[in-house]
Amino acid sequence: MSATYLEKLNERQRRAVEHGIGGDGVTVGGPLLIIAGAGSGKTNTLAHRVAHLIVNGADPRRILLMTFSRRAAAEMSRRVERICAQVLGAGSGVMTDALAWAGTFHGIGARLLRIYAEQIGLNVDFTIHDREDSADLLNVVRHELGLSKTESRFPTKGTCLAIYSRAVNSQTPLNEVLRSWYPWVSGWEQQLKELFSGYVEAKQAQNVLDYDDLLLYWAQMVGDPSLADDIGNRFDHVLVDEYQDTNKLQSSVLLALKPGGRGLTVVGDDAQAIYSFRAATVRNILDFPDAFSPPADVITLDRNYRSTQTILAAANGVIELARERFTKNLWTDRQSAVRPKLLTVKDESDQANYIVEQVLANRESGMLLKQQAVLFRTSSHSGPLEVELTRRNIPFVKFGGLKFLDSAHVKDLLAVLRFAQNPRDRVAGFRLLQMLPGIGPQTAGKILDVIATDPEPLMALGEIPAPPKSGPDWASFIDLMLALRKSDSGWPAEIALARSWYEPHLERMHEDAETRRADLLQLEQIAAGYHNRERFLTELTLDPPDATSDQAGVPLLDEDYLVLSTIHSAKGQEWRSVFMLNVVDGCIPSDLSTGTSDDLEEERRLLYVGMTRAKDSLTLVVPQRFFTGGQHAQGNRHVYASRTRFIPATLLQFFETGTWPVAGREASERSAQQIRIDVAARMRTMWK
Ligand SMILES: Nc1ncnc2c1ncn2[C@@H]1O[C@H](COP(=O)(O)OP(=O)(O)OP(=O)(O)O)[C@@H](O)[C@H]1O
Repeated sequence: MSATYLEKLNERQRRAVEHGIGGDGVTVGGPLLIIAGAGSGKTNTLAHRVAHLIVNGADPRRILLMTFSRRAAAEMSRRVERICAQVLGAGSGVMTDALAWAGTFHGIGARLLRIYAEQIGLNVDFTIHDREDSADLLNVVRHELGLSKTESRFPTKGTCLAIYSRAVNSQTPLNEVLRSWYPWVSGWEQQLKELFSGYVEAKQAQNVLDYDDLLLYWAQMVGDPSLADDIGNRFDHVLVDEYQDTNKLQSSVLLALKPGGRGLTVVGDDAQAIYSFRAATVRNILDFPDAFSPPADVITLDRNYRSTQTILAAANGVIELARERFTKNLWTDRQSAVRPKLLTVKDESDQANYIVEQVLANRESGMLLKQQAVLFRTSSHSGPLEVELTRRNIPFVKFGGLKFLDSAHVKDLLAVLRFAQNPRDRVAGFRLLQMLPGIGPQTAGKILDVIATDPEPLMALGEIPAPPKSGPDWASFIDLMLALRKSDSGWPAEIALARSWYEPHLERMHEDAETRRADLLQLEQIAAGYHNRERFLTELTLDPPDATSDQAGVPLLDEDYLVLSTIHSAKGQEWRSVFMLNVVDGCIPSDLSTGTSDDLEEERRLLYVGMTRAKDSLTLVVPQRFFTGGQHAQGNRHVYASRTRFIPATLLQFFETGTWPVAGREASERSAQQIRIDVAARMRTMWK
């Protein structure tokens, strides 16, 4: 007999929820792998499992729940709370609040590293570099080693960081990484080694960790059996979501925490693995059962509750052509007579017009904008659509484009706080000092050198005479730093303090200071949700919010808006109606993927992930030609495209195909002629 709150689950979901939990309360069961196809209720099942553990007496403080994003962790906690409230009533809040170990792998890693800092010889005040900071620091080291002046071109800082990151996350020797992924760089192996070892030393001297370090240090830490035991014993239950997108370091951490697999549950879908560019490996999920003896139990969820049968048939068709996979075909009882659309349009501008027209028509018939989404492979693909939406006054929010934290002013304000937190962080210090008038890179570098060796760097900073030309700004800067060091005003008052110091500089440096100020206020609001400065900086660096106010901005929550999202950022979400842009070769698969068969398989899965986000209606749009990137606004370089290779003719039966606008013969002839004799374009290029 199952508890009533489990009655809504299907038989397999319920088995997954109850695994290891007997009638007489909670026991710690053996390892469990839940293979959960798209829309099969993975989030629902995992939330029920956590709630069921708690209801049956598991200690929520001893449950570790790791998700792919912070948003997913928050969503999961909310669901657990709701279920527990149903069962336990008013008293459940105390229990679910105690579910303190829910977060991303990187976030949890950062917390554990602070707890165990002393034991592994790490300074507890470390700050975390995001990708851009890491690339900047790599660049400094690259200069210092003279590698930027080499005769033939040394790889850029971005490439260097990507190589470093891949080697670390996949636990693969450098020469192999170069051979398989960056063959054109293999001549630089020795220099890259030097660079990476300089980079590691610089990070240590400055007391900073980068993203990869959070996993790497954690893996090293649990490489010590007694520490591994100690950390593993903090948790009775470890649950991991989206296991298909974890990398080798993550799986090694997990296996070290729970070597026998007791209390370990992982959930994932190999057909949705889309993060190999971050060194995630689908092998983690494929190999999970046999990592234990006896092997882990496997429960497969293949009933889809999201999409109509016709949408599912098309998605199944696409993924059936994949090479290797665990997941069976999904099934549903949601019948529908309408097949997904595969629609050909002339170009990107028609694509935008079509989507606007459809989105508005859907809204007319009662579907909110929020229930509709437009998905694309790459952030830049939505450009023409964004223009059209703005022109027609249709509110939208874009996910997966420019991150909030990438904008200069937000980085500036964070640099103030980061430097106060860890004055050895040269990237933050360098940025901050140069905000002061009269201080350039050289002076900034010298100041940082002077304070670097002092045990109290901020006190040492206060003793430095004001640099010439910095005027009264220097004194107020020092006041701010000393105030932040003392932390008297508490959190989040400190960020307000930093902002009021920064505002005059913002106005001096930027013409559009007012718009930027709105972002800073938003940042301050976000800051109020964190206990202290350190948690705020850590969490924000690890999982930054999207969008800034000079982009689309996140409208007020009660406003209705259309969602624009990269497929990667659409992971785990669902909408009633989904449109996909540029379903053509070159976009998906992206012409940036290296063309190896692994890469192509991943692009195929991306299309599948996008298609399976749709509940009731799905439209794939195929523009016949589109403009290529990297040219000025009036440029006319374009390419002719063909439908993605992932939908070969054999799959057309699953779609309703058509063109838009439904043009008369005359009109289409005229437009064909326009394409052939593009006089205007010739005129424009005459003077180049
Ligand atoms: N037992 C069930 N009965 C009815 N509806 C369900 C059941 N389980 C899940 N659902 C519904 O199915 C949809 C998909 O669930 P969920 O978001 O948990 O899927 P998912 O497996 O995480 O999907 P994906 O991996 O594709 O992101 C949701 O709308 C959810 O409410």
